Amino acid sequence: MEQYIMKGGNPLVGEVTIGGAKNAALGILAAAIMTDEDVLIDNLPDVRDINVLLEAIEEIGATVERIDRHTVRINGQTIREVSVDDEYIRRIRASYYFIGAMLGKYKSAQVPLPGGCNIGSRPIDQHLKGFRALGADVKIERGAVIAHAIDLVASHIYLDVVSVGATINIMMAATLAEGQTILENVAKEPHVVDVANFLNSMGANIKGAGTDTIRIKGVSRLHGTEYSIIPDQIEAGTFMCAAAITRGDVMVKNVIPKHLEAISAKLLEMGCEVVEFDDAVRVVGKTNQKHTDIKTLPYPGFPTDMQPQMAVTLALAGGTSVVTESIFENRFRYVDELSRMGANVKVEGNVAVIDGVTGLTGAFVNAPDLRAGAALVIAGLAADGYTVVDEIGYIQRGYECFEDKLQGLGAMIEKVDSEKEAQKFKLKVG
Ligand SMILES: CC(=O)N[C@H]1[C@@H](OP(=O)(O)OP(=O)(O)OC[C@H]2O[C@@H](n3ccc(=O)[nH]c3=O)[C@H](O)[C@@H]2O)O[C@H](CO)[C@@H](O)[C@@H]1O
Ligand SMILES: C=C(OP(=O)(O)O)C(=O)O
Repeated sequence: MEQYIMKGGNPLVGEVTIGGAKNAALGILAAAIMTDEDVLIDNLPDVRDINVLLEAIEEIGATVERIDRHTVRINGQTIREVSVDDEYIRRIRASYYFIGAMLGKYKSAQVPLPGGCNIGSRPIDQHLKGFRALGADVKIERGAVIAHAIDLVASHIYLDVVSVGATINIMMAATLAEGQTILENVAKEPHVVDVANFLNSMGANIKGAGTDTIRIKGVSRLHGTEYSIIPDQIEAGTFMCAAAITRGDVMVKNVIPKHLEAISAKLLEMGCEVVEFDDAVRVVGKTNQKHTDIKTLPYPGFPTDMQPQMAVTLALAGGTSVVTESIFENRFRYVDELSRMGANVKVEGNVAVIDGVTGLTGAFVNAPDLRAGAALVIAGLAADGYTVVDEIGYIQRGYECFEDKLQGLGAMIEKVDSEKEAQKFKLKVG
């Protein structure tokens, strides 16, 4: 079983280049099957969830040609099945995008109920409500969503909760519906806008992505395109927090600073130096960082996917910080692990109260999910002594070459898969 072992205490210094956004790429890959023409997608992150989705696309009969590590050409003309299912696809969240994509193109889809990180109950009722409003017959049988329509017809849909997945999914199906769909109370995340831009580059007619209301005029077909995915807001934010918690100085390159404003604002409140450039953000940590409060909210609010990384950063800031998780009910599972490292955090319901400590100590901890795992790694890099983070498969779902990028900033971290390799690491770093 692979683990990360690290020796903390080194401030991270240098430059790191951020890859393409996982959560945009997942929607874009699924949408790529909606045309029979070639689609070339660039700036794809080479992470597990993306590779699972690509394999599923191949499984249903589409051609998937890897041009290089970050570029793929997809052609959906040869698709022979409107049903996806295997043990891997069941574990990821973005499998749900096949419903919108297949329903739009083939008016039929059979997809297992999605997995994803265990961070709460994660229903998909809003997705299903949207598909039904577009005229589809949708049922859940034997753990799968089965959707059929004779024709998809435009509708006026109001989402009861702001949902990234439902917004993207309904938008995809409505792209090939007859008439103008109006989607209200939608998510405004950068990845929602990126998927809309991608669909528009294929000939869709989507307006308003990035605002509360999206208008989609249905078109009869989509054509091929070439598209480059936006940088990953959450990978960038994770490195920004890594710079802050280790009191380092990191230039986080290939980012869209606007997407990072909520994170930058919190680091500034803590007393860090944050300098924005056209496509980079420099974060300089300070010894006397101070507490601040965080409440996760849909974009442009503070992203829930950054909550654990910011919370561990606050664990080493002076004073008491209050972190309120308002999107998912089970996103504090890293707190017990962090406590093993000497953090002082109390969780009550959806609120964590963090009393900053002056130092953390290395420990053996388990990554409970993707972002919590990344958060424990950056905590380990700031802790005194050795930390082992187990269950790093979660982290590999969303971070490409995490250990290499951290090593590039001077971190003493290695991926190991045996006690012997861990010992070797300890001998090497002393
Ligand atoms: C693959 C992907 O892009 N995952 C992201 C996506 O997940 P995901 O698409 O699952 O998250 P949503 O935005 O849909 O969820 C937001 C909230 O709405 C609720 N809800 C959602 C749908 C629904 O039909 N009914 C319902 O009640 C959820 O339980 C949650 O409380 O957005 C989340 C919120 O930014 C991120 O944390 C995830 O990283
Ligand atoms: C929660 C996440 O992913 P997923 O929705 O795929 O579980 C995430 O990217 O932080």
